[in-house]
Amino acid sequence: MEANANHLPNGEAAAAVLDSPTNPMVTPLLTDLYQYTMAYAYWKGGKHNDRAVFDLYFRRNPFGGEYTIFAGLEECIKFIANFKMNEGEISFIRQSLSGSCEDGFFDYLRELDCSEVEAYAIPEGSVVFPKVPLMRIEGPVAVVQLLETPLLNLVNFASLVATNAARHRFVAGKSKMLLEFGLRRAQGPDGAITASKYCYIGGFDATSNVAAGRLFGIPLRGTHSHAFVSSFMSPDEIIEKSLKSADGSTICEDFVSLVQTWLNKIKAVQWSKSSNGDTNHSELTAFTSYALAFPDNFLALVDTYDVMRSGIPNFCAVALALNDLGYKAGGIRLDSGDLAYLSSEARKFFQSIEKEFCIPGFGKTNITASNDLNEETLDALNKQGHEVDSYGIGTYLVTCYSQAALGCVFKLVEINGEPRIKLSEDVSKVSIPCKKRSYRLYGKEGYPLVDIMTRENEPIPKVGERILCRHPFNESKRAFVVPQKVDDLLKCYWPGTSGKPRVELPSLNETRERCINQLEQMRPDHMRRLNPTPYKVSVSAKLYDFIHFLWLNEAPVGELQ
Ligand SMILES: Nc1ncnc2c1ncn2[C@@H]1O[C@H](COP(=O)(O)OP(=O)(O)OP(=O)(O)O)[C@@H](O)[C@H]1O
Ligand SMILES: O=P(O)(O)OC[C@H]1O[C@H](OP(=O)(O)OP(=O)(O)O)[C@H](O)[C@@H]1O
Ligand SMILES: O=C(O)c1cccnc1
Ligand SMILES: [Mg+2]
Repeated sequence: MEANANHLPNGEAAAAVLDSPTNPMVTPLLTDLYQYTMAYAYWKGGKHNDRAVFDLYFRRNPFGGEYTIFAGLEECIKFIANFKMNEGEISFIRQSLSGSCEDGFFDYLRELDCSEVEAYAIPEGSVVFPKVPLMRIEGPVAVVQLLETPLLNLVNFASLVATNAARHRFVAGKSKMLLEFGLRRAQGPDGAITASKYCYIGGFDATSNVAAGRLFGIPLRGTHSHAFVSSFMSPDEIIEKSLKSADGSTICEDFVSLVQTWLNKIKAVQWSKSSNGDTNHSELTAFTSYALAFPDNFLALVDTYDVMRSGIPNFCAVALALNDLGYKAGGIRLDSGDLAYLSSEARKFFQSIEKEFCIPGFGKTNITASNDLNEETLDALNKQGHEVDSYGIGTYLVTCYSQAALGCVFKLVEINGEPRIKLSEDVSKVSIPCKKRSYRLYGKEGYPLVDIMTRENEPIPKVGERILCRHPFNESKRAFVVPQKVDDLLKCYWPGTSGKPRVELPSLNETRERCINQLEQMRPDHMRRLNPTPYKVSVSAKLYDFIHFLWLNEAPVGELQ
């Protein structure tokens, strides 16, 4: 049982206490037409209330890795909780289906909700593996079938982008600040909002997306753009030049002159070897203006004209003037060029300023880097050595550039208590039948060793007791495990009328912490980027035998002629 799992008494419909999904487009119509045609055929044949069990799972980890982060559950449960068709939606379905469909079906849709549905899931933010059900949905076959497409839609991209974020975090390292900057490049508004939410779960620290900040309480961060710098032409543009000191005790009447004085001092001691000593004046004006607007969080994008000959000395002049008034500058952003080289040069410059003018801490001024960053560029920067403290990452992160989709599927595993299997020429596509339970078994060193699926009524694996774990399809692959800890993976998030207690949905920050903690618990060889070791996913001996019995039973025997 989860340490902080908060169980709610069931009985009263939980719909009342759960908000709708974030995106108002997530309605019962956000499904494929064939779900409604099947629902009609089930209804027409009197089969719509047959009790079905479906598993939602994926077959391969994304991005060439050996792990995935499960995300999207909260939205799925909110969707289930609020599933109800209105008259407009019913009449649209009536128009969209064949004219021969009987009226009774639309009366049935009018009454339809998920009160008879039960939803079990691995907690959101967990590290998960192929074939193990992320969700198990039970209920009347017609309604559960209608849920297939929206649930897959809500889980697939959420899990993919959360995994992408976790992978970027892994390469960047724990100590770096990771900012999600993808809104402008994301696949439409939902792609952007979804990416902001799940990148945060996957380990990013903040987003530039204001709407996501408001919707989810994700910390907002940002710097400024090149347009801000190039919009300034001359120092005369600054009319209001006065600035109050941080403690409010004094007023500097001409902050612009104070900046210029510092620039002259910097010029005198710092450089002249590779330039004539002149920095760009309009850039200096832009920085000064920004500092007058945000003296306690002065940030400067330093690559509009020339990073080392202009941006950095201009930034330092403004930062030192602010320092005179008791303010600490926020830092710089580099958005082009060789980020390893430029960050190292910038750091040296800051350190020399610290030494020269005795400004403690100035050498540690924050350096943010952006510009088409991805796992590979972060890795390259690490190998070269760099001085970047924060990364702003957009396009590659939120579009999941290196893999477009996760490929979760939703497969029937039991109907009216009868296990079902889906066969395929491709063994990796054969479904694992039966209503199942899944457990994560931990070894002596505290790492997860293997996930095991059992039939619903099998005894729960016990700590210290040897259990045989079998590869679901490969007879020769098996191992005994003596678990030191056992996690029962599927929790009840929507009990329907079963009377089971319901696990409350955690806050976004709790889900993020779960994700970060679980990633830290993994054995390092599963996590490495190059040739990671696959994590073992297995079935019990009983389930193994049953899969193969059912397989033989369902597969027709060919005849050679
Ligand atoms: N030290 C580095 N090692 C590896 N890749 C780097 C390094 N520094 C920057 N990069 C990456 O190299 C690419 C450079 O981008 P690009 O060739 O478009 O030039 P740019 O610096 O953006 O120039 P501009 O924006 O002025 O046209 C970016 O994807 C950036 O993340
Ligand atoms: O590079 P990404 O990872 O997508 O991160 C977001 C980018 O968005 C901004 O660029 P902008 O819209 O100004 O365009 P540009 O950098 O391509 O000129 C910013 O300066 C980053 O470079
Ligand atoms: O705040 C920033 O620096 C930012 C935000 C979005 C995209 N690029 C940069
Ligand atoms: Mg850019």
